Amino acid sequence: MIYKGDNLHVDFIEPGIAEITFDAPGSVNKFDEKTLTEFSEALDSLSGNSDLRGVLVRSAKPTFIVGADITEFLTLFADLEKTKTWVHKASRVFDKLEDLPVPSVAAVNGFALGGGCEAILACDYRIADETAVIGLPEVKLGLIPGFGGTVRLPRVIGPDNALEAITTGMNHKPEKALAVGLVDAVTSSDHLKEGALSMLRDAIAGELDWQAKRQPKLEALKANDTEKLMSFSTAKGMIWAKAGKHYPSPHAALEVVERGAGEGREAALNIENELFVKLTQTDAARAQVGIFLADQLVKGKSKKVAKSATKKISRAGVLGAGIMGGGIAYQSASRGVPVVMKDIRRDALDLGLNEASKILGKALERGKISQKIVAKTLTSITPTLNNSELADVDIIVEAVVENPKIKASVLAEVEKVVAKDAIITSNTSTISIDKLAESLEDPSRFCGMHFFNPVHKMPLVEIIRGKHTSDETIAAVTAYALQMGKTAIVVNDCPGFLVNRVLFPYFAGFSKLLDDDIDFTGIDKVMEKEFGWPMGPAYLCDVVGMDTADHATNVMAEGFPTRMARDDNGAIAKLAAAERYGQKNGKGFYEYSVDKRGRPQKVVNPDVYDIIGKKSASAEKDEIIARCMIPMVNEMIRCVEEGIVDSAEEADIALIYGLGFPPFRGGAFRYLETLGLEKFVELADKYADLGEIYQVTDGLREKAKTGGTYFKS
Ligand SMILES: NC(=O)c1ccc[n+]([C@@H]2O[C@H](COP(=O)([O-])OP(=O)(O)OC[C@H]3O[C@@H](n4cnc5c(N)ncnc54)[C@H](O)[C@@H]3O)[C@@H](O)[C@H]2O)c1
Repeated sequence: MIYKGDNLHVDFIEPGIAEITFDAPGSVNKFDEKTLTEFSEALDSLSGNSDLRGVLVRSAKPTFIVGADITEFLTLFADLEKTKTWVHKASRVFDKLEDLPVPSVAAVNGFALGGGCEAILACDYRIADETAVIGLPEVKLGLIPGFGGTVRLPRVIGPDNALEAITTGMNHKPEKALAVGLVDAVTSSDHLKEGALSMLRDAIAGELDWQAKRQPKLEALKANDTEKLMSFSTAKGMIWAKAGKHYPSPHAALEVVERGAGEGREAALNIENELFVKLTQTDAARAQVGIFLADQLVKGKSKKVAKSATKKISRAGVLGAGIMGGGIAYQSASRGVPVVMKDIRRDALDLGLNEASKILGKALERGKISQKIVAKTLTSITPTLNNSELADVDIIVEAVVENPKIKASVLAEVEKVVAKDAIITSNTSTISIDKLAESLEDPSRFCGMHFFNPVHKMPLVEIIRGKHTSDETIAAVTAYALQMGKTAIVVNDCPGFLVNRVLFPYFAGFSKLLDDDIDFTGIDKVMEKEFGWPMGPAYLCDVVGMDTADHATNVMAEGFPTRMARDDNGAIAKLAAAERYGQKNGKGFYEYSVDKRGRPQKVVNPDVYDIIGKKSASAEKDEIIARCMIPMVNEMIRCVEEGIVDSAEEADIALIYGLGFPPFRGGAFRYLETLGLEKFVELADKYADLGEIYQVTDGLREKAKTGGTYFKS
């Protein structure tokens, strides 16, 4: 034994060959502060050893090293000086590995991400097994690699491949890693250690020129000026097209690689350190790290709930083969839970199946699935017009039209058909779960299971607990949502639940801007380009459907009569009355068609102004943002204060996964904290006369005064 720490150890495994083994307690290895310290001490213990001829780096776990410990980030980044010292010191530990006077080989299994990837880049050779997943995903956290990744990767795989990898955060599976030169060989898991040792012995014997392999990593990037110019200008174009102006990290990644290209390792590392630290102080990094941590919290919580389920869902029944029913049936079948899909119309069943075929066809075309999977998924969906075929399902997901009376009778009917212990859920978007539960004899087995459109793409499922819903029902439905590959968030019942409850005040804020004669195209432009929503409120109304939005407005008005009263003269009501339903019938705020090449077109036809009135006023972008967003944030605060959702973290994830809230803003609560609670209250007070949706709660006022936060972690 040469070195023994809690998270890694170093041993001579044969004469002259030392093995650094990462083996932290727990399920994975990561570069937390302690591991970095031990790594540094382990390398120090090797550097003066005169018996040393070669070093093997590997993991004793099913996965190599998953990266830095992100749970340490937000506290660390709050202290600028500490962050500077940390990143400078940590990055130099990797130099110690690279500077060993003997050859080094990394044996890579499972994830080698972030710091894990940077550790293998500091070795002279890399060999991977077929489970390896290698990459530098830091941009997804609003950061760049901080342990030399931006310096070593371009020198190992060339600037084009490196820039693509670093600015997108993509993962490399073994074949891709081998093709770009990120690893030198790929082998089976059984032979990984032996393969790495054999490579190391060859290097020690001089059959592999490890010094020549190492040298380029210590010097300026080997590429002529024209090559560099081409690489950097292509990357610049791609970054602007993909990331735009709201995400600083891909731009910083390019800057680091470009500025460091003419430098040796030390100077290039200093540039990386400088930009890494700069990014740690951005709102985007705080938001994106916050999302990562909140996502972990949500996933951990739902896994725990799902584990407690005693009822296993092996077969499901979906009622309604429309947009949602068809999507839910596809998703369930594609994740291995066969489905009986029931409708009252044969043509609806055909449409539902067609939708599933289309999604599968696209995946087949892209080479993501085989013909066998296509056939298996389609045969797992049994269309039917008869309730009797639902007799042996474990769960029902009701997705018929959003009409409380129809839903009540459909639910009562199906309860008579299914087994006594079968679970019954509704995909209603707004109708109270407690109200629907009144139609059932056993409301304890009933809850909401709210999917988002399109089901196969949107990651969120809101699970709505009614006052009679049992814990077992929640556990089994959570397990089913996870089986379907979704992120599940459990909320308590109220009109609109969580996501739609906060969406409608946002639409109301938008309507009030229209009432003030502000043009909807200008509002959409600001909310998309400046705030960062994937679609502005007018466009979103068209996608949701004006009839659906109008109908939901009634439900919300009934639930919250003073705050969300219906406005019959509002643009949404007028467009719905004029049967301009949005994308579903080609006309809403905008008009929809396809161009000559079959690409979707969205245009403004001045006809719309005959219905909603000519809008000729304009407003500053800050005012548009404030008037749309304050009602959403205020409603979200009410949801947390009333216990509709357990935490601000879950609320933020629900908005990001359910509505596409801009990730660089991190969710409604992160946005509130970034603005500052005091500043938000001040801003909301300015608009308080516009109505209750602008008026802040006493809880927020108090927190703003005392410097409190809504986040628990
Ligand atoms: N469309 C969305 O974006 C969206 C998103 C989330 C939730 N939802 C909710 O999902 C539900 C369905 O919405 P949709 O958009 O899929 O509607 P849809 O109109 O596309 O489909 C409804 C289907 O239900 C069928 N149906 C009607 N009565 C039935 C009965 N008695 N038994 C079986 N089938 C019956 C209809 O024939 C139709 O095929 C609604 O509650 C809606 O609020 C919709």
